[in-house]
Amino acid sequence: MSPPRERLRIALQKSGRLADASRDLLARCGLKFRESRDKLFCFGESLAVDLLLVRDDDIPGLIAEGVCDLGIVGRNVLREQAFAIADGVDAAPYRELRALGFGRCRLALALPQGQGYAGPEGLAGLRIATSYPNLLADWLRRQRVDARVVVLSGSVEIAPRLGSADLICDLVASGATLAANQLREAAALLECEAVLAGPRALPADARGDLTELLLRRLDGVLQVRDSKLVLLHAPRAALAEIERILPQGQQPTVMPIEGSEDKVALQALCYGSVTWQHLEEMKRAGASQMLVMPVERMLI
Ligand SMILES: Nc1ncnc2c1ncn2[C@@H]1O[C@H](COP(=O)(O)OP(=O)(O)OP(=O)(O)O)[C@@H](O)[C@H]1O
Ligand SMILES: O=P(O)(O)OC[C@H]1O[C@H](OP(=O)(O)OP(=O)(O)O)[C@H](O)[C@@H]1O
Ligand SMILES: [Mg+2]
Repeated sequence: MSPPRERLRIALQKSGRLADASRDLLARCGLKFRESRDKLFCFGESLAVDLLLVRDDDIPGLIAEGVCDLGIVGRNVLREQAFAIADGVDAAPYRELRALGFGRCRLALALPQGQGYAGPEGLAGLRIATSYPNLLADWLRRQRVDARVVVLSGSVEIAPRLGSADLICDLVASGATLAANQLREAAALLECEAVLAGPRALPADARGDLTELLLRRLDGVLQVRDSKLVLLHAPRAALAEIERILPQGQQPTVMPIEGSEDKVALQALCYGSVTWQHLEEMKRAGASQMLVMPVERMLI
């Protein structure tokens, strides 16, 4: 175990698919860092929260060892490593604290195009190439299927063509890599995205308080990330129709406009996008001075 610390330490991917979005998310939570010259350790200037920039594969272990308190990593990596560190995800010394909504992909079985898939039972005796041997073995165990797991650290999609495996189990997002290798998806084993991982129990010291503060800010950012704030003026009589047109969201706030008997101002937080079509429909219903604004954070 690492020596006691007062400052919270978060492990992030140094470079790769999650790196920029992870930094961006922490910036939105108000965290500012002084970049060190080697850029592997970043000192937190706004709060007592520092960053460690590492390979994503190392993040679960760093949390398990207590070297870092939190980490942002793909669910696939977090769960795969849980089998190396402990006896699977339920026994791991860490847990998923929040799903972060970026780095979405899935761990899936794929087989050569033209080959049929008759369900898990049909996999018995076949060779499956993967970089996720623990997750695959766990899935096969739960399906009660005896297949051979061939471990590859990358370029898994090439294995069937080389004859070293019959099918593969790898990450799929758009499906372009599968298509380029004449493979087709057969079954999804795990839906993945970046997650904030942390210890099962928060430390009973300043780091625990900082984690709670960060989680509250994170919730405030995640909750409204895809939301829009709509402001408009409308005749009171048109309000019901306008509220029907507005995309789903929170109950709008209606305010009087000084000097106007009939017209009111409406403020509405809408989840998801507010399109031109929405605006045009509301205009036809009587709305004017419509503004659609991005929402940065929310504290209720
Ligand atoms: N095609 C994809 N689209 C979206 N997300 C993906 C895709 N492929 C992987 N991911 C997610 O992003 C995570 C990081 O992917 P990346 O390719 O950067 O990892 P890596 O090459 O292992 O990086 P590192 O150098 O840190 O070890 C994956 O573990 C997965 O959760
Ligand atoms: O379904 P797609 O959108 O094609 O994405 C899937 C591919 O993305 C990842 O590889 P990456 O591009 O990161 O290459 P790497 O595994 O060699 O690092 C993953 O390992 C797949 O090969
Ligand atoms: Mg990696």
